[in-house]
Amino acid sequence: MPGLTTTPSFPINVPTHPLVVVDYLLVKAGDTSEIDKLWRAATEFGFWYLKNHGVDREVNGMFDIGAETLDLPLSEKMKYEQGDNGDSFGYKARVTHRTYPSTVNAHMEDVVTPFVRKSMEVNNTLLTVFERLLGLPEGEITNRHSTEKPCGSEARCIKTPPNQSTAGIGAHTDFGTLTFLHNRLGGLQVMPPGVQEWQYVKPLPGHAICNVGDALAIFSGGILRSNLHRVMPPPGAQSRYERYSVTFFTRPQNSVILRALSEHSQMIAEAVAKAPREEFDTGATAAEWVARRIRKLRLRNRKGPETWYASMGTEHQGVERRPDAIRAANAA
Ligand SMILES: O=C(O)CCC(=O)C(=O)O
Ligand SMILES: [Fe+2]
Repeated sequence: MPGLTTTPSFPINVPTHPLVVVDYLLVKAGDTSEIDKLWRAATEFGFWYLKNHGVDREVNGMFDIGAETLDLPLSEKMKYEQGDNGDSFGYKARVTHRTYPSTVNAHMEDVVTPFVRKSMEVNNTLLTVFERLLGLPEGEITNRHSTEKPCGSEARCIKTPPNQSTAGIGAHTDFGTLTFLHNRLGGLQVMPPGVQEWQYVKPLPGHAICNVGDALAIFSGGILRSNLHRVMPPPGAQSRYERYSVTFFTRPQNSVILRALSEHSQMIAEAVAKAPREEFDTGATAAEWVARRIRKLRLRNRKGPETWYASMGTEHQGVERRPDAIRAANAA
């Protein structure tokens, strides 16, 4: 099994960014100071640890399935290759259908489906809190993510090989709504506000790492922040091991228009009034917008010299003007 028992622990002499720890059970119970902590984390930085989320068994199972699946022969994995058309599902599926390797199907009922269900529940609980604090009518965000219509939400396992010297995933913001991430080895880095350097986020057992994605930043008129992050080789002796991460991305229904929900919240309308007009109106549905970005991510579609933000879709939120993006470019 990749991770905890056989690999060295995160080195003590490597600087890390101490994310705020939010207790999911307290948030769910309506504890005001915990909700306040979540709100501050989501509006100031966009990243936080989440403990007591109750998905540990399924997360462990997903690490096992991920390792088993990504160890399949390439010829087997290529049957599920995601293609260059902007689809995200599959082994990075020709079309957005859902077929899976036998290693995944074998645990669909006992691991994958419960992992997806529970992850959706956790993220929806957090989204309900954000709706209220953003002054939105109940359901205004969560309804845009209900499973009644096709959406872009996705469970994913990523593997990066040992002994690398370059980034596993370059600097980016997540394009979905909320990300529920599980790490065992270090490698994830964030650039906190006011700091001119990348800092590791240390994986803590039982703690998920959550972050706001661009769709939520857009719905909220920028009140909730999607922050840049990247994946580098794990620090110290951990670098000699394969690194796996397991993630659930909550993303909007495909037909949802991606723009600030100003007409439903005074607070959002005021935030949008202060920003250049185009920043929070993509003029696209979530599916169109995501496909645009994934197409840019695919190497085969990249032309000419790359800048660090090429994969982000430069149309997004005037990214080249974002202070965090400028800092990341300078520190790359
Ligand atoms: O592997 C990780 O820790 C983070 C992965 C990530 O940022 C992503 O898949 O968007
Ligand atoms: Fe990410």
